Amino acid sequence: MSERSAIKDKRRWIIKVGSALLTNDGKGLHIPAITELAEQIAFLRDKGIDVILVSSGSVAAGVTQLGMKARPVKVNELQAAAAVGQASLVRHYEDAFQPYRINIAQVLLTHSDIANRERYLNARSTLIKLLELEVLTVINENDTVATDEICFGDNDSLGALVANLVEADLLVILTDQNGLYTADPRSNPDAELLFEAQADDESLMAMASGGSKLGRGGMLTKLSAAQKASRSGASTVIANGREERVLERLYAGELLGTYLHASERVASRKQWMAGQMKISGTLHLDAGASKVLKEAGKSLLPVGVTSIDGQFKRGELVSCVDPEGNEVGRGLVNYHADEASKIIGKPSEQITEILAYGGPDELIHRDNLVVHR
Ligand SMILES: Nc1ncnc2c1ncn2[C@@H]1O[C@H](COP(=O)(O)OP(=O)(O)O)[C@@H](O)[C@H]1O
Ligand SMILES: N[C@@H](CCC(=O)OP(=O)(O)O)C(=O)O
Repeated sequence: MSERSAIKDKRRWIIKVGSALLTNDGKGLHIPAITELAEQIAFLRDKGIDVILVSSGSVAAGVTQLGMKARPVKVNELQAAAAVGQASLVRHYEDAFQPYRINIAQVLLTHSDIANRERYLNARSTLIKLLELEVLTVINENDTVATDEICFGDNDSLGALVANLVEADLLVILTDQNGLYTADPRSNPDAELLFEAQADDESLMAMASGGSKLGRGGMLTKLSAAQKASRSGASTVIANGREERVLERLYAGELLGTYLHASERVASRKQWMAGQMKISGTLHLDAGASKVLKEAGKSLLPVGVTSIDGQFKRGELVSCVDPEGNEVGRGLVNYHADEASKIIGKPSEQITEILAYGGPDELIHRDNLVVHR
């Protein structure tokens, strides 16, 4: 099927694995699931695919390690279990990836980290650098400081946020069901598996309900994650992580799981980003910088900026105007206004000396810049 064969061309995958898959019926982490995941991710990386893993399982691991009889109800007990379990979760990932000589990074994020523009840029630039360094990043919610996911059992939306953040092409949500059924297959044995749909098809929501005892988001959170991922152009596959070699077979175009297409009408991440935020300042460009931005799609270097207006912070959206005052584009600025005012007109090699720290060469990186054509 053509849509499935197109999966091969998706170069950046976010793979989200849920508690339901990573635990052995509540008896701690299911190590073979982690080992198999490592083998399949190593396969995808060999094919040149960038992979970031969003993994749940910390609470489930911690509950067993602490000898608790069941998943606690009190939020601070859940948080404590997550803190204990996260350490062993990552240790198991390290062990599982060691035979492939793949280094692991642990990144704990919250939704508000990504809503804050400065943290958004910091998180994005760290994750992109980790990809460049060929490290496998394992992300989980930072359950100590945020309780959204832990209470609701929803790391699915974290997967979608990461897909937006690094402009992934595909979000793969691995769970304990074969995909989205017309009704919850646990209580409806006649429910049928849906092979594909549009991510923004609201009628799907009526089919989905909450999930298991260990994770708890169920299909509802997976569908809303697919909608969020679709906003920055990523399609989503919901598939059964217990299916043998599921990732390799998805890569080969096999008809597995539910494929939720990103809507074509949806803006790319850049347009989405530019449309989302208010403008916090203006950078006045010289003629040369205006030209390379428009014609060569380059990043904006400080040397091409003659003056700035506004008290913007790092990560905020600023407007770039040419010497005639016409807007050339908009982008997320890498420096606070105070710092920017010191480095404009200067070659990037001087930034470290002027600011006494080594920031990016660009005032706005081209990945974070939307130019009007
Ligand atoms: N329409 C549906 N199709 C498939 N599964 C569904 C549906 N509605 C609810 N579910 C439930 O969602 C569960 C998976 O969600 P969850 O337990 O949160 O998993 P995870 O920990 O992988 O995020 C399934 O085990 C199933 O009981
Ligand atoms: N962050 C916590 C809770 C997240 C959670 O349960 O999500 P999920 O199982 O993916 O629906 C954990 O790792 O256990």
